[in-house]
Amino acid sequence: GNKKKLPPGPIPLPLIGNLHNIFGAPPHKSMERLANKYGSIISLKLGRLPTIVISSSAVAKEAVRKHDSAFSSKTPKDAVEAHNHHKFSIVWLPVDSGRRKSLRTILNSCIVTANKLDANQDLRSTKISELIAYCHRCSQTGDAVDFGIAASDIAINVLSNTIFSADLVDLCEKSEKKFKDVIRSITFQIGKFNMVDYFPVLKWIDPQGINGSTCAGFAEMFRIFGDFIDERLEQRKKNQKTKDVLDILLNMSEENDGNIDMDRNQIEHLCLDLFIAGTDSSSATLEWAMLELMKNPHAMKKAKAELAQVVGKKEAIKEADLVRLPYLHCILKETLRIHPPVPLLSRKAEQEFELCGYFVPKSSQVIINIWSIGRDPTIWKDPLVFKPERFWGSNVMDIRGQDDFKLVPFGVGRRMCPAISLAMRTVPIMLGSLLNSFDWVVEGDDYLDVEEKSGLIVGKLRPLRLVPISL
Ligand code: HEM
Repeated sequence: GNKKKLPPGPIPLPLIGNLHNIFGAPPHKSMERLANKYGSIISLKLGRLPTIVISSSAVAKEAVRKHDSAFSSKTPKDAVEAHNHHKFSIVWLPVDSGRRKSLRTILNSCIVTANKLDANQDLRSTKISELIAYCHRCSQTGDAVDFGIAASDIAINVLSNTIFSADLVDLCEKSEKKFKDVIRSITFQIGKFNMVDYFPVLKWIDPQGINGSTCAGFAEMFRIFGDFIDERLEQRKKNQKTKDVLDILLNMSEENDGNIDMDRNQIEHLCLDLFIAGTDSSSATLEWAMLELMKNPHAMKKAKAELAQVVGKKEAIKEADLVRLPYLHCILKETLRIHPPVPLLSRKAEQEFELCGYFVPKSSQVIINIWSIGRDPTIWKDPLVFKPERFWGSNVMDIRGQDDFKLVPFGVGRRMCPAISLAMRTVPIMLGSLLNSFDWVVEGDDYLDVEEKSGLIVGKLRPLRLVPISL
């Protein structure tokens, strides 16, 4: 056959290529529509950027099994080149970079191991109790809990306690903006459609202007992290030890026996990545799960019954309880199947390769549409129905894609989310705690819609507002 045959796809227009084919709807939906027409591997031209879109678990499996290293790098976005972030970032460094490999090893072996997470779980459980206390106050006044705000605030504080043993969400020392607003604007800048990523010539015309807005946000975050580092170094001189991630990283920088310089700069860039990757993804999942439970009262009832039986009504849930809450776990899987907060995995082919008989050119963007894999009717019966039971009993399906890449909300291959174990503790604990202490009702004549917000992380467009009723 013809080795250089590109996958099928709509005909590109001059200059804009196929950008017009993906505008008008969220990109994961547009791409699913195109896949329905052209197949589970298609080619597009987005501005100047040749793009291959994979939309089935079978093609994704072949790509990862045979060519993972060939397409596990990323095309840096202009926004993340601010402060040279792409040169220190686990998310953006190329897959063969030694620095990236060390950062992955550090996360896997020192930060998200069961031991470390057990050791610092108290830092998180205090935050959960505060969330519950807040909901009790709302229950007394009859006010709704706004999940758009509450979920993201708690996600930030849970993570900032895991990393710094401190609440960062409302921090605004020496600045007008709160920490949460800074993260929000950075995430927005990185996630939004940016012409320069598709027409690199623009960068040449205006080299300064484009990533200016992320620059300011990054600087603000680095200043905050830097202050924590200074303060911690002082405490360490007095021999005060903590159990958080910052201490682990500072130990590394003192021992200096790794093959990476865990210096101040590297710590700051790593923390930035953890906050960008770890807050909205967790809060969006919590909000989607709550929404689906409100729409599916039988699942809500079953989840509450399981909690009442295993931990006892109104009792606080400990992370160790999670293994005994299989239905809660099924709810998380089902939520991540229908509403993956990261619907598109976007990679870059470092070399050309052949996939399912088609040619994938060097430097093209390779996208795996995990949103459409989760809704693929050839894999899932009634794909649009929320049915946690599909994962019950012998049907347990691995959330890391081990089952033929059918369920891949945390990504695939070498760039798979390194914090699955942390996310799969914090999100179910938050959700379970909210269910175990309250009944929830929709506020007023509000309704439960599934409209999505577009951006780096796909959460609910209109915040879910629910009134808690203390049990
Ligand atoms: C429910 C919550 C979460 C979901 C659904 C999720 C999903 C993902 C996905 C799909 C990727 C792969 C992106 C790609 O291949 O292009 C990823 C990467 C990543 N995630 Fe998560 N994530 C979650 C929570 C977290 C948390 C809590 C953290 C950190 C504290 C985190 C840190 C990261 C990092 C650092 C990467 C980049 C890995 C690399 O490029 O090697 N994530 N995540």
